[in-house]
Amino acid sequence: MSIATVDTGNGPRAFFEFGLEAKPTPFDAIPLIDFGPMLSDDPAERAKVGAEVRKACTEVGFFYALNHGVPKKVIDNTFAAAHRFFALPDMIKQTISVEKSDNNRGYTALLGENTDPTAKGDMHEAFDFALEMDADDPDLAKGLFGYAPNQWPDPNHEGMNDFRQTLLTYHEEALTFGARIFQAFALALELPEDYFTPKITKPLAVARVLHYPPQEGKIDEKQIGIGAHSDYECFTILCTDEKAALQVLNAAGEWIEAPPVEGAFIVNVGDMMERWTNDYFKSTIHRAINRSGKQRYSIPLFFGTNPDVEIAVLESCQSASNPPRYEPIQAGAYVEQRITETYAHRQED
Ligand SMILES: O=C(O)CCC(=O)C(=O)O
Ligand SMILES: [Fe+2]
Repeated sequence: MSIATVDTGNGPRAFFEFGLEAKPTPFDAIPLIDFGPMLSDDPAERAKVGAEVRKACTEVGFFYALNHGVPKKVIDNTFAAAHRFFALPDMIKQTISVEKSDNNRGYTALLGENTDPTAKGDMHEAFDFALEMDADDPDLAKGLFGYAPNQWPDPNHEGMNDFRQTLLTYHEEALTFGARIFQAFALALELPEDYFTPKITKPLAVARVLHYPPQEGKIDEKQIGIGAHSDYECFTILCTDEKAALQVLNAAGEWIEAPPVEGAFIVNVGDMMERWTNDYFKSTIHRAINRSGKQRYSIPLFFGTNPDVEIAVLESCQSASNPPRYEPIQAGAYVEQRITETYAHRQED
């Protein structure tokens, strides 16, 4: 056993290096939160969700979310579209490579990304997209990181005619749930319930469909599905298929399994929210290894604020004895800095 560290945007974090094994932990290690009551007219019902979210975000940094409101049909369609996209020949996928995008939109090939900078590349391929913006959208001209055109596969390729619409429908539905998470965060942080609403009118919201080929036999620990990392934005809404692969680093420095739960999304706090809350909310390190023997697909959506929002430690998270630990920074600039650390092609320019 040795002690290793992973760098997050807010500093290094240590863990015990035991190889790729993780503890099969009882489910309650990652709490399950029912978001149904967020739709209640009764403020007390909503406050209960806020309290559960506070406990989960301050103690674990991860929770399962039930009754998120995204229809199963929308999710199924999105996975089906992802299967078709990744089945296209590499040459076709490469025509929309992320390397052609200043904002990381489009296709990333296997090993094209290295989420853990001490590793040798991630065993996944990905397609990234975010809010669809028309070419004449005035916000595009502002040049803010996060506002960019998407790159879509040619609809004439086999199975691609409804790809764009299917993914955008998922995005819209998941964003609606994301706004509800921000509302629960406001309750959890004793802020006015609509505190975040004006800050997320046109948010950073990259979604990606991921394909992890199975890894069998002796696995190189430095080349797994996605290397140990924390996410960059305020929170991530992760929808996975039924194959287990995700592992989460607990406060004791041990990896624990986070298997899929039927009907639930997995939500985790990102570095920007950790920073905003002066480390009150925890952005927890995680990684994924697909040892299911089958192809695995997942869909994370990284939800931030509008790119021009200033992330300065929230009033409710500081005091004379707990002064701000971080300088204010614009949300878009923060994410840009983190993404550049992850993609080799971005470092060359
Ligand atoms: O696919 C997964 O289970 C995790 C994905 C993830 O952590 C990420 O994309 O940041
Ligand atoms: Fe992640």
